[in-house]
Parts: sequence; structure tokens; C-alpha cells
Amino acid sequence: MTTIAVLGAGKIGEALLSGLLHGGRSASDLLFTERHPERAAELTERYGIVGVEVAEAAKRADVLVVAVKPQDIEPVLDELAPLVGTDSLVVSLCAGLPTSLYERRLPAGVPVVRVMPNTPMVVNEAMSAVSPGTHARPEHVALVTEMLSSVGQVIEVPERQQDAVTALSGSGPAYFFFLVEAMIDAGILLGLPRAVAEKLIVQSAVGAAKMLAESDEHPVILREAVTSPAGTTINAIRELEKHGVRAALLAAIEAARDRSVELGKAHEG
Ligand SMILES: NC(=O)C1=CN([C@@H]2O[C@H](COP(=O)(O)OP(=O)(O)OC[C@H]3O[C@@H](n4cnc5c(N)ncnc54)[C@H](O)[C@@H]3O)[C@@H](O)[C@H]2O)C=CC1
Ligand SMILES: O=C(O)[C@@H]1CCC=N1
Repeated sequence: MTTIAVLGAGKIGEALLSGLLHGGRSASDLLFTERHPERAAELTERYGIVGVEVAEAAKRADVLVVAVKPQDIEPVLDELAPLVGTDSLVVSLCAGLPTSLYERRLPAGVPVVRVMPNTPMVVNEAMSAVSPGTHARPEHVALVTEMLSSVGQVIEVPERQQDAVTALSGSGPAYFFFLVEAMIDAGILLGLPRAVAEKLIVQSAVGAAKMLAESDEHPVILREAVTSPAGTTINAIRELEKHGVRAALLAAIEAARDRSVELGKAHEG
């Protein structure tokens, strides 16, 4: 079995490790590095996965998954450079960071695959987009795709689309959580008990997501089916349009894309 090491086991690193365990991988095929010892101990206790130094991770793992914040990448590249070679495979989950950064800082020919996943990995419902760097061959992309398929769905995109992907699906779960949070508040405003409002909205979200995933209909058709003539929904839609919710989403996602571009530029050599 392929050994996978996650370098930086924070929120997304943990989501990947837990998703891979859920997906049937054994704890002995997984490793992680973590700069905070108490965080490392917590993860070992929770999942039975061992925390190691970077040198050991590089020696034992077939795939090294970099999951530190983009701002923390420099020391990781310094540590990795003397430890990896052309038979390593480096996978970057970092928003904004191009494969060319790794290729410039690591020894010549090291294969790098850039991935933008999202946190629904913990329930095996991730959306991950993969882009091979210059030295990544089809077998490297296949290996990364196989790894990510056990925690959700995977598509391949040209690397130039990764900043947009980051803004859409990388950050996407946060927008849905934000919407749900606001809708629960609306329930409170209308006088419902919080637990009732939560149940109503979370199950409506699950049902709507399932319909979107399983039906061939466009979201507009699904929405029209809820919107009865002179009914209740159209009154709500009028308010959403009046408050510019569609324009707000376009602007918000554009701002997230711009930040991804900026994070990449911060490391231009
Ligand atoms: N949180 C999310 O939903 C997503 C995050 N990402 C990307 O994943 C990366 C990590 O994001 P989060 O997990 O949210 O951040 P986080 O801050 O929760 O996790 C980063 C972890 O890396 C550790 N770390 C930092 N430097 C280290 C080093 N030199 N050696 C070992 N451990 C080190 C930190 O202690 C921390 O636990 C980012 O680059 C982000 O762009 C990508 C997709 C989704
Ligand atoms: O907010 C962030 O920067 C990361 C990348 C995509 C989702 N979370």
C-alpha cells in the first residue's frame, strides 16, 4: 500500500488523514509532521497515526502532501530540498502556491502535483481539483487521483484555473455554512426554537444538495419548482434580488480568487 505523509496536520491535513482512514487506509500507511507537539499528540490519540520528523516522512512516504499555510511554506521547502529526489512525489494543497515555486526550490525533476481539496473530505464528499506540474507524469496524477477518490470526487484542471477553483470549491463549504447560519438566525427572528430552526435548515440543505447532485435539472428549474405563483418563495426571492445577493456572491468569489493570486505572488522569485 502507498504510504502517505501529511506535512502540517492542521484543519485540512486532519480532514485528509481522517478521510483516508474512513476510506479504508490503515493508520500504519499514514504519517504526519506537525510543528506543535501537543497537536501531534492529539492526532495520534484520535487516529492512531504517528507524527514524525520531516526526514523520516521523506524516507518512508511515497507521497508527501504539503498542508501548511501558504505563508509558512518557505521553511518547509528548505527542509524538503535535501530530502527529496525524482522518485519522490510532492503534492501541494496550499492555496495560491504554483507548482513552479516547488520546482524552483526543490531538486531538478521532482514531480509536483497541485491540488485544491475542501473540508467535506471528513465525510468522504470532498471536491478536489488536481493539476500536474512540469515533471509530474500521468502515473503521478493517477496516484494522486486514486488517493483523493477515496475521500470524494476529483477532477483535473489546467493549473491556470486553480485560483478560480480555490475561490469556488476550496472556500465553497464556508459560503454554504454562512448561508445556513444566516437562515438559522432567520428562524430565530421568526420565533422558532434554535434546535427546531437548525433541524429545518440543515435537512433542507442536505435535501437540496442531494437534488442538485442527483437530478439532471439545472438549479434554476429546481428553484422554479419551489416558487409558486403568488406564493411565499417569490416574496423571499424578490428580497434576495433587492439586496443584491447574486452580485454579492460574484464579488465575494472574485475577491477570494484575487487573494489566491496574491498568495502565489508573495513567493515569486
Ligand atoms: N482549511 C481548508 O478548508 C482548506 C485549506 N487548504 C490549504 O491547506 C493549507 C492548510 O490550511 P489549514 O489546514 O486550514 O491551516 P491550519 O493552520 O489549520 O494547518 C496548518 C498546520 O501546519 C502546521 N505547520 C506549519 N508549519 C509547519 C512545519 N514547518 N512543519 C510541520 N507542521 C507545520 C501548523 O502547526 C498547523 O497545524 C493551506 O495552505 C490552505 O490554503 C486547501 C483547501 C481547503
Ligand atoms: O481560506 C483559505 O485560504 C483556504 C483555502 C481554501 C479554503 N480555505
